[in-house]
Amino acid sequence: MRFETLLIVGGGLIGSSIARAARAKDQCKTIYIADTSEAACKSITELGIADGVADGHADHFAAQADLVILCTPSARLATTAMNLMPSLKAGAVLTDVGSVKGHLVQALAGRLRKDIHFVPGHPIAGTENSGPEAGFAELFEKRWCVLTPPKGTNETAVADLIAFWKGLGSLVEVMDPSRHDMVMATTSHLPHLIAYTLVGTAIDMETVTNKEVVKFSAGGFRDFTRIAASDPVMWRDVFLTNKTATLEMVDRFIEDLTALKRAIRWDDGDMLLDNFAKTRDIRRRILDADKD
Ligand SMILES: NC(=O)C1=CN([C@@H]2O[C@H](COP(=O)(O)OP(=O)(O)OC[C@H]3O[C@@H](n4cnc5c(N)ncnc54)[C@H](O)[C@@H]3O)[C@@H](O)[C@H]2O)C=CC1
Ligand SMILES: O=C(O)C(=O)Cc1ccc(O)cc1
Repeated sequence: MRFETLLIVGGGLIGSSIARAARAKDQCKTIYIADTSEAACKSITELGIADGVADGHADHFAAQADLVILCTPSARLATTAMNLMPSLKAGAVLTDVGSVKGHLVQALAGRLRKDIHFVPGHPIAGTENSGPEAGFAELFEKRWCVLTPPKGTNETAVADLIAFWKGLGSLVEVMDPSRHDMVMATTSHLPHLIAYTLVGTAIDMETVTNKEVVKFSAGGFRDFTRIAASDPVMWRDVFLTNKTATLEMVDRFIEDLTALKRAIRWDDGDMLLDNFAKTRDIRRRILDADKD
């Protein structure tokens, strides 16, 4: 066991899932959760997933924790880290689960205590649901978790955190924050933006009433509505903090969409076939990787 005492700040979907998984997989002895929402604290207490729950000040828990995981909405991560900084135990590992890394690393650069090991992280695992009740212990099973430690970070701290995530069932990769943000812009942020747009367009269609959109949503549209049901505040923050990479991906997407539009207009069936065959192949590769 690398960390005896764990403090999770923000006990929603991700925080509560970490608590459940850490308990189920015996990854630490004591689990504390701090959450500023009274309702979330009540729910966490009722679920019995922590040894101690704090609404508001978590300084007494922070002073005992060997590992602190920030699981708040991403816009609050930097402030939460700075507020906890004076209370943290010397030698503690501080990490987070935010969906965007470059923004946080920049916001905290040069502001952290030298005796705290900051190792930013991002489990690429989640759902469209939020809150403590939405969490589950198996969420990280066979899912990637990306760590983006700044150059010169204590190697033992990084190795301990890797072991912790592997202990929860994750696969772990270490990456540069800007590379992480570009990869996520492609595989997660752009797809969410497209889903929000697509569902929004369908709702706005004057000729199709809302009722019909719901009634005939058997196929592809239904899959998009799941993604478009994701937390609006969280996704607003993702796009505003990963602006550069997202805008680059949106530009590329518009170009590719325009190319497909052109192929449809000019009856270029070969071009369409070529594209669709390639994407089908990606799906097969993803499913094959899941089997490994
Ligand atoms: N939802 C998802 O699928 C994934 C989310 N993430 C990241 O995880 C983080 C949390 O997301 P979720 O768990 O989905 O959100 P959530 O809304 O389910 O939980 C966030 C919790 O943080 C609490 N909170 C807000 N401000 C706080 C503060 N200052 N101090 C303490 N608690 C505070 C809220 O009351 C709430 O209970 C975000 O940064 C997000 O980018 C990462 C991977 C997947
Ligand atoms: O529910 C989905 O489809 C997701 O993509 C979940 C998710 C949301 C945000 C992340 O940073 C990582 C994973």
